[in-house]
Amino acid sequence: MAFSASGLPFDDIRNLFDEMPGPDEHAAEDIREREAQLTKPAGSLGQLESLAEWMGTWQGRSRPTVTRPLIAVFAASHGIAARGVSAFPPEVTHQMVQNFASGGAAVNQLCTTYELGLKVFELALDYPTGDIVETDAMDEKGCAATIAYGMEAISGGIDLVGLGEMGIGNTAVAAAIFHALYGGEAADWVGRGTGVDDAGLTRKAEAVAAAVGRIGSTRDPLEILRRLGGREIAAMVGTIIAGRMERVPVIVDGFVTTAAAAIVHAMRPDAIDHCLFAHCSAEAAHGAVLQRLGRKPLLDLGLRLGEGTGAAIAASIVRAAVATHAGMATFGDAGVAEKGSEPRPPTTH
Ligand SMILES: O=C(O)c1ccc[n+]([C@@H]2O[C@H](COP(=O)([O-])O)[C@@H](O)[C@H]2O)c1
Ligand SMILES: Cc1cc2nc[nH]c2cc1C
Repeated sequence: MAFSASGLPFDDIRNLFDEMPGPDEHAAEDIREREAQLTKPAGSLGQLESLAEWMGTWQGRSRPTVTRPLIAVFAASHGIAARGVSAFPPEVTHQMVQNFASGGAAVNQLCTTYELGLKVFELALDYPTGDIVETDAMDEKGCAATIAYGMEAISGGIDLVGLGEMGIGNTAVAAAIFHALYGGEAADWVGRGTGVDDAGLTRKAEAVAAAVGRIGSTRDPLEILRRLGGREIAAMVGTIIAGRMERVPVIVDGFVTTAAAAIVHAMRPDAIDHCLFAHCSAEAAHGAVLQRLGRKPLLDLGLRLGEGTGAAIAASIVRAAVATHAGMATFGDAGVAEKGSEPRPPTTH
């Protein structure tokens, strides 16, 4: 499938939800069958076993692969950052993109360590989205074009994609999305992001409350996305949708990437079944959001960096799961006695 960045109207994006492939139950069955024959006590590889099955189910392969894994990092600028809702100034987004290019960020080290591809997608960094307290982040054409751009991350034969993002102010935007989707109070969804102090946290909750108040009773998830932003979240919505269409499993990183998954989930809950949640971020509300999505994260390492760092670590575990499943000998091949076999009589010379 080729996706044009020239811009799909929202209706075309909605239509994709009717065409999404489902789980490949035959592949899942083959994987469970082989798993039972591998040289280990049944169930002893724990979650590695369920990860191998999940990969095969969504890749549609009895022998899942992780040969071309990619961490896709989306970077965007946010008008709301000018309100002092972050501990860092907005120009850090640009500077960190340069740092990604020169190999100096945390995600670079993880991708090198685990031999993962890394691609950074810049989303009009010089043109921040409007301040969502005052105005919509995007118009429909721009939002749809950004979703289409994110779909491009699924190309070139990659077989696993991890989502990452960079954007000063985007934990406020993600909190606004969760507040709009799930209600409650703004304070339920905001956290300290890059480390705002108490005054910054109060400003952030007020800004999120005002932005969500501005969009009123908007309930359509794509409209919530369009009105609250940001571009990196829209692009990641595109990657999640394209991953599903193209049978490329997706690893969601932390709080901000989960906002993209939450939009897709709100459109159709099972449309994120091909997504793995890498970790529970230390950003305060992430655990509550994961509960809303009914998903248990793989890891809980106290990470709150973004950039796809948690997704990269989770990708290494998925790769371990696929490698054990693919490479291990069966009891029959290796001549290892199975559980409950009669002991062999001692050999006499
Ligand atoms: O996704 C997360 O779990 C996460 C939690 C805290 C911070 N971040 C990163 O920090 C930036 C946003 O923080 P802030 O305080 O500027 O809103 C952005 O670049 C994110 O990648 C990301
Ligand atoms: C330095 C820095 C690195 C980041 N990486 C992702 N978000 C970030 C935010 C800051 C501030």
